[in-house]
Amino acid sequence: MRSPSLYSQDDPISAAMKPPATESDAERAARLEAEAEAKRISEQIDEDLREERERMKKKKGDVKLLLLGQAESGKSTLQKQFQLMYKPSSLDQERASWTTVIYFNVVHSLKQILTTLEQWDDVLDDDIDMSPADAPSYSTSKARGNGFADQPSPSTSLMDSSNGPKGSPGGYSDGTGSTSHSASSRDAGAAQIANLRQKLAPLVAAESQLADRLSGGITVSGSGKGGVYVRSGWQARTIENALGKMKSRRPPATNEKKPRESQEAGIDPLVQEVGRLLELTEDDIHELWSHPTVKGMIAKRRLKLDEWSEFFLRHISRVASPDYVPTTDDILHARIQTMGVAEHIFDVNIHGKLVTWHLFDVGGARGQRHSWVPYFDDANAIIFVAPVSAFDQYLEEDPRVNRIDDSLQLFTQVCSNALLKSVHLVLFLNKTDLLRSKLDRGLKVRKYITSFGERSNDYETVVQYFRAHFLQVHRRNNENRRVLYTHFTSVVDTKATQRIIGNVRDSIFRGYLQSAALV
Ligand SMILES: Nc1nc2c(ncn2[C@@H]2O[C@H](COP(=O)(O)OP(=O)(O)OP(=O)(O)O)[C@@H](O)[C@H]2O)c(=O)[nH]1
Ligand SMILES: [Mg+2]
Repeated sequence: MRSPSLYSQDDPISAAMKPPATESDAERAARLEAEAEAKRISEQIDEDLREERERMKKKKGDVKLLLLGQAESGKSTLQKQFQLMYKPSSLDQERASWTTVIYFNVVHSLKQILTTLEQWDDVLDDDIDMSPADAPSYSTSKARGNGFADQPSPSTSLMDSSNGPKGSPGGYSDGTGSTSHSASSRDAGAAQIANLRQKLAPLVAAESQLADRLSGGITVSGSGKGGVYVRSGWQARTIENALGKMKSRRPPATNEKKPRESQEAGIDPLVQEVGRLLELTEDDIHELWSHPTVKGMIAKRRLKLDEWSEFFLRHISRVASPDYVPTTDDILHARIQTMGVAEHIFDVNIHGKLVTWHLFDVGGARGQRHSWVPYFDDANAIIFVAPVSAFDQYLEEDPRVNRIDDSLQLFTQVCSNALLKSVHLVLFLNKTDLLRSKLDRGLKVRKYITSFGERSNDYETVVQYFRAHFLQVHRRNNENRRVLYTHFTSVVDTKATQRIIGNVRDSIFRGYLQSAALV
């Protein structure tokens, strides 16, 4: 008797998939073997998924660690450092999907530069006496997004959120120097920029498609500077999406230019195309990035590029090379906004004992913060990340609020939250590298935070001043007399951050042992 087949006689789909009537015995045996193998693989996948779901459930003895802080503070970057330390192979698996993010970061920055230049008619004219009515205003998010954000009046006291913009917008110079151009050199400069704009147009046009690819088409209102929000698991989805597009792609004609070698590796055709455009326009990007008008716009703070924009534009020859694969350092600098809460699981070896850590990386923008609270329940520890370099920056979500003020307000809410009162609390005063370079460039803290007063504008004084404010918030909201562990960090620095993570792990573990002893 023939062994039963998977194909039912009645079901129309099964009927359509029925083997041909002419099937030989050998063919049938091969088919049944393939079916059995497919079934075995499918069951194995189900089993893996069940195990993963089981692992995701926090068990007694697991550590639940939350990364909290405002948008752009460095939470996801810190999460990548945990991943590098405790699950490095998973970062390797995701490496390809970071190419999409980095290309998006580059293309988005180019668009930001070109749009800002356009708003100033492609010239850096120092002689124009701008009246406020003519000047672009920081007060709309559009203007900020286009790089016009000049600083609102300084925050008179930290944590006073009523310190909105009062100063006259535009025309601000922080004394970094400006050059007066003759009319002819000005026109020549504008003509060069117009030419570059034309050459870069196809690349810039790919921005929205790249954004769609990453977000899966979901737009989040208030995305501000035009960044992209992604949900947990976006890496795998980006790759799946890419593979889907690959399958539906026609085979290249024989006389077609051979695409980048990555094609064979199953890379998204869109990413391939952007890669090709980057390769073709590398010199133009160089020229734009080093153009005196662009440099002048940056010096005058008419153009405010984010740190990641500058990082990738500085490394453009590498990023635009045909065989580009993101390095770990590139992945640490890449920027993508977290939507909701993403859980990551690591097995952490603590002095010979393997403990499962559940790390929750949250979206820090104001519109995302409501999703944090369900995760407060049974949390063991929090790392609160506050970017101290942000003293001259204002919230994307509300340009009246200085970002240090926002961090302090958020920290107050965390310290005073009843659900978190026994949680082990760690504070990362982050982006110290950027703070150092801003101070070295001559940015004055008191211009943005008047309560800083006449203190010396050196790095040590500034970081201690900010630290004192966070400590004060903690002291005032510390019913349980818990300890606050503070670290000055630059979480893009792998060596230093991994040392600090080791330190944090040990201090969490001590608390964990103490609480376990009490149970
Ligand atoms: N130079 C420097 N860049 C940093 C540092 N920390 C983070 N960054 C960069 O800042 C950007 C924002 O960091 P993220 O980790 O994405 O910020 P986030 O807190 O997760 O932001 P949301 O997901 O929007 O809440 C990224 O481009 C990082 O590379 C730092 O210490 N120094
Ligand atoms: Mg994030």
